[in-house]
Amino acid sequence: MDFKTYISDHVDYYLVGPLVTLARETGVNAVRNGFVEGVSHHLEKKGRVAKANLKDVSLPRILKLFRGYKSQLAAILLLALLAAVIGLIPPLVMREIIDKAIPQGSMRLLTEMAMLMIALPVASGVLGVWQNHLNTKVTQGVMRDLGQSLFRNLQRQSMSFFTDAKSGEIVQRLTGDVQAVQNVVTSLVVSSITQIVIVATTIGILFALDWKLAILSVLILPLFVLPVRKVSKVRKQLRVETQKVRADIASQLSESFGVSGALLTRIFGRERHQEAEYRTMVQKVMDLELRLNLVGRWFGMATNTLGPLGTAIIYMYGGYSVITGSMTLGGIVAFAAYLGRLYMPVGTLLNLHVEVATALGVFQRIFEYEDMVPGVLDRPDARQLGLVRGHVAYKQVSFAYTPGQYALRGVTFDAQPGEMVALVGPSGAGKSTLIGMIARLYDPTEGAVEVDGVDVRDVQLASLRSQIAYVTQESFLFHATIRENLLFAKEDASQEEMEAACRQAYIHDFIMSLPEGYDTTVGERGHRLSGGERQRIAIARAILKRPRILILDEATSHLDSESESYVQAALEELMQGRTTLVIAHRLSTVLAADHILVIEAGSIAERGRIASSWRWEDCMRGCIKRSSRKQTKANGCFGIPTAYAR
Ligand SMILES: Nc1ncnc2c1ncn2[C@@H]1O[C@H](COP(=O)(O)OP(=O)(O)OP(=O)(O)O)[C@@H](O)[C@H]1O
Repeated sequence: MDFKTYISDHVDYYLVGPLVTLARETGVNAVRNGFVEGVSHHLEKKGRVAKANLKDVSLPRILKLFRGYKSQLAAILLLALLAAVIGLIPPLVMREIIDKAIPQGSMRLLTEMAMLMIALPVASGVLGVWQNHLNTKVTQGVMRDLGQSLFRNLQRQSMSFFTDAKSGEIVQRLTGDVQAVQNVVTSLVVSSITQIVIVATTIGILFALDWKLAILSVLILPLFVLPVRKVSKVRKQLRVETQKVRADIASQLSESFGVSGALLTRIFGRERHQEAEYRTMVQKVMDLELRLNLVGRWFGMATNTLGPLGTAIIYMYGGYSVITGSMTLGGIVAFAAYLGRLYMPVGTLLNLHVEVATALGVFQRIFEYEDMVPGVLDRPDARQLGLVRGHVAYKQVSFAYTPGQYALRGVTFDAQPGEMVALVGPSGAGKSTLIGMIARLYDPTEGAVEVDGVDVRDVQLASLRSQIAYVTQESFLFHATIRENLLFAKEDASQEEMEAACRQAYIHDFIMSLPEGYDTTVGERGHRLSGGERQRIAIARAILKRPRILILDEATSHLDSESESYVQAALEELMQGRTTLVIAHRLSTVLAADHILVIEAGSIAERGRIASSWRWEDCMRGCIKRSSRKQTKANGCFGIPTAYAR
């Protein structure tokens, strides 16, 4: 699997696009060793973004990326020094030939100098290869570290970040942006070290040859610097804009060509519209890149013309010195040859400065992700949660996505180990928010959620989540084989364990009927399977995890009755002996629950259980009707809002 595919698989599916269908089929695995079996579509609404603590993108911060590569950098410096010293010799050789070998008619000296002229490039070539290898090693290492650090920080973000992030944007930052700074990183190492060494050694030798001429040749250098600031600023702005449009393109592509997006586009006949949108964006990138390039070229041209100016001045003054006899002909030729070694690297260094400034915008985008503060974190003193019995308690839990706007208010309930709690209530009441808290998708704003009497914020996330499974309405599967999808829950599961889980989920026989069995690839988001098959594989995956606590969001989608009964049977197997919090959409689930919580506007409006003596028809007649609340309460039952009888 290549890097981009890996990132897409691990990041893209967290993201929630604006298309509802796409969003509903989006799944999540927040932490690799974690618990999440997919993401509930309820969480796919506008969320908070973990606040980025955006620091200034300064050169020192970029240079910090090279911290772990000191020995390689020292070796590069040494090689650059050697190469620079070797590079200083040819003009001296020329001077020897012009001033000594030719006038003295010494063939021996001439041959020696000619041999030296051949040997020197060979030596610097060998050093160059070595230096290049080290450069690549450092550059690739820095890019790897940067990518890893971004990936790690993304994995630590709470769900709010992913519900708010734009599809494709994360992928673009991890791949496109990181790629975009690669050249700068390379030139920072290669060019800056090499060019600085060349400039320093050349200035040294110029002063040694003739200090007056040397002063004259460096006087022109400030002229090079003048346009740099302006050019850097313009290029930085253009670069930021380009990367933004690129991110938009990445988003549009991942949405349009995801299975759900492609389906929606076809159903609504929006192909041409999508194409036009894409065309506009790629055209914009093209225009921006052209402008970026043009500004760079003009700057390059300006610096290139300054070199000949310096050389002309030196020939004028130097020529005069030769005429007056204060300098030899070989001396002036050597001096002029050194000028090339001075002006060219200065130009390159300034170009590099412009490149770095241009890339600062991209670094800014990268560092923004690196600096994001995770919403849900392990406390420094968080302890390992041992195997739990599964006692779940919500104590006066309130939660606000945005300050002051409570999605949950004072929720208190208890589920003993092995009990099933069914949540019912109108859309937007807060059911998903509530069930997500047990696995710390969100932490309460007030109150506490406890497992076996321990506040979930006091234990290590991984140890908590490893004991919880979450089966969502729309089950997410990776574009991988069934086996790989199953092993996502338990990396070291044996074939027997896997098959046992699939048998319990009533899916083993189906898998075996496929030509490639467990090695069948399930397609993008599992779309090559039917809805019911996908759900049963997701259930098998949850069974394989052997969770103590189960979070379940019953599917509302209508499977055919046979498929439905399989899924139902699989779920019953999964719930056996596990504490289960279920957002119930089926009356049979409500009937089977140990506790029923009716959630309305973020609070528990009613709670109770259906009396075992009641039959379904009684419920239809009695409990379901809001008007009969009093009567049903008198019977130890309560009214379920009419909406949930459907
Ligand atoms: N990420 C979020 N950012 C801000 N508000 C949110 C976010 N997710 C949900 N909400 C809001 O919080 C409230 C509770 O939402 P929640 O998804 O928990 O309800 P629900 O009962 O599960 O609804 P449904 O049955 O329709 O899925 C709603 O008003 C919703 O708009």
